[in-house]
Amino acid sequence: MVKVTVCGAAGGIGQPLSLLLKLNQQVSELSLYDVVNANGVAADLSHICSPAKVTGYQPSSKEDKDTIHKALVNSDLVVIPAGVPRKPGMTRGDLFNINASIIRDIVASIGKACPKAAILIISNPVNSTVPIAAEVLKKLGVFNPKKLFGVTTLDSVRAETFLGELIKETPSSLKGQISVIGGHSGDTIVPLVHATALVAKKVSGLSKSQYDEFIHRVQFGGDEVVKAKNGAGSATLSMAYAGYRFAEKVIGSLNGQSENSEIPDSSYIYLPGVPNGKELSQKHLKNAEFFSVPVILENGQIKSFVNPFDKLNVSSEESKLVDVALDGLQKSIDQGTSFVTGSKL
Ligand SMILES: NC(=O)C1=CN([C@@H]2O[C@H](COP(=O)(O)OP(=O)(O)OC[C@H]3O[C@@H](n4cnc5c(N)ncnc54)[C@H](O)[C@@H]3O)[C@@H](O)[C@H]2O)C=CC1
Ligand SMILES: O=C([O-])CC(=O)C(=O)O
Repeated sequence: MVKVTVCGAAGGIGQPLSLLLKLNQQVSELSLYDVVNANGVAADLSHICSPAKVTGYQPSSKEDKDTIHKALVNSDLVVIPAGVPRKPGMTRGDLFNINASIIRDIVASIGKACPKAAILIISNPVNSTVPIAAEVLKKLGVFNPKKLFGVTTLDSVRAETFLGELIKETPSSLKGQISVIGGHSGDTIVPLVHATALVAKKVSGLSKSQYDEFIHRVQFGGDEVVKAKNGAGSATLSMAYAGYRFAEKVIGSLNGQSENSEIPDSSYIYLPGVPNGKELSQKHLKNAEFFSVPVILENGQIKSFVNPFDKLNVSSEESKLVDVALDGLQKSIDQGTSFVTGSKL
């Protein structure tokens, strides 16, 4: 019996993600919150013959905080794709001005209505919205770092797809064989492809320009979609798949299922709050507090993570990418954290 709430459920990501969640047999209650059209999406999905009871929640005004509270109460998992997407010419950082306060307010409601829920943040810029969420929960005195996840799965999905095309392997065979760490924006995204001997050997057969092009495509894959949609938004369907892929793991872990991949999907997490995270951060990450690493889940929270520097054969080239990523990440983390200081919750 798992209750899942989607905040931003009527959007480009929210709708297909809610559909996938509705199909999950382990979800007993699906609560759909959005400032527009939540009732319509809920009515539509509620006709699907799967167990989840679907309810829509739409606030009556900007001041209405009761509706989101009702949507959230008793949630085990809250997934947040609320906020604005990019248009051509924008960076994810350009979304900060609008999305920062949306995330702050939604997470404050979660902290009050269902402080024990696992929280998956999709809204960009993830590198800053997750620090915002952490800071809000700290301020409310309910922060559990093991239950706060920045969703970076789309980077892994892209890495599997693009590498599969290059080395002529089915992308699905690369799931759990490669890893993407760092953040979720441009050169903060660091694909690691030397973890298993089999894939490392195939990658060694690529030319330098093929390898560089692969790294660039994973780092800037989001731009390809923004450009192709030409003003109509960013990745929604691939993101719904990716968000669901991670949410399904959290739901499974709440029902006692354990991880079976050698290298599980990564998530952008608060390292000092998880076992051995502080040591990883001090030793390899210039004390960065937030970083995406492969996470192992248990009962809806982080049990442990795979230390890339111990287990994933990080090459010297990949180490350089980590250094570049850390510089960019720190600015985004600071921007997120300082946004909440002085904010009224
Ligand atoms: N983490 C990742 O890998 C990815 C993240 N994204 C991000 O996801 C976010 C959503 O993207 P789309 O679904 O394409 O946008 P969209 O504009 O289609 O949908 C966003 C939804 O959020 C709702 N919303 C706005 N303010 C809200 C609030 N205060 N409370 C509840 N709902 C609210 C809107 O009404 C809308 O239905 C964007 O910030 C985008 O950049 C997009 C792709 C990948
Ligand atoms: O590019 C964007 O703005 C949306 C996103 O995060 C992605 O597709 O990876």
